[in-house]
Amino acid sequence: MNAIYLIGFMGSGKTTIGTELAKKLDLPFFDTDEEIIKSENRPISQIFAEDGEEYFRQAETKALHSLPTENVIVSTGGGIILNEENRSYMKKNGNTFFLYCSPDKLFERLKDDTARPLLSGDKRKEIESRLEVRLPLYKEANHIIDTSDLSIEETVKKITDLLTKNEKF
Ligand SMILES: Nc1ncnc2c1ncn2[C@@H]1O[C@H](COP(=O)(O)OP(=O)(O)OP(=O)(O)O)[C@@H](O)[C@H]1O
Ligand SMILES: O=C(O)C1=C[C@@H](O)[C@@H](O)[C@H](O)C1
Ligand SMILES: [Mg+2]
Repeated sequence: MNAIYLIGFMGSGKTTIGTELAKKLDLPFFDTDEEIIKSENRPISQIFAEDGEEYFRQAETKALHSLPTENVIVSTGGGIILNEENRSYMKKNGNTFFLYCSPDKLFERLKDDTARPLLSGDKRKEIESRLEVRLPLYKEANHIIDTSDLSIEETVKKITDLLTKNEKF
């Protein structure tokens, strides 16, 4: 099976859902953010503070390209789709699932979070404005799932249902 890539905004549940999906399908799980943290040996907030976003984006592209493209679940960082090369790489090598989540729900989930450097100002505004810019890019995915009112288990089930119907599976 081609890789399954989970894409979506910060807090949409890519890491949470990817972990559960991998358990359910008994497949290895990778997360591009975790790959970067491991190879840089420092947290994402520190990478942004010390080397800036552009450096992080390069590390992110490298991490994506270093992962297996068969029989894996890959959760990505929220901004991975900003790079056109990353979008076409995921399309070519796998099946992309966009986990949509409404700005209100995102805010609810992220209001106390301090690990995401791009949300360090007015969180609600940051979520709304960045989501608006990114939506068309996320929507290039093979599948779009509105997770706003779904539990973690329900989202995992939606993905497995779509996979069984999908010819790439
Ligand atoms: N129904 C739900 N689906 C997914 N996550 C949920 C749900 N309800 C609450 N959460 C919580 O929302 C948070 C989602 O965060 P998660 O780290 O999985 O997002 P992410 O998409 O990986 O973000 P990032 O792009 O920053 O890596 C978790 O703390 C999770 O427990
Ligand atoms: O949406 C984004 O741009 C980001 C999302 C996170 O997963 C991390 O990759 C980082 O905090 C940047
Ligand atoms: Mg994540």
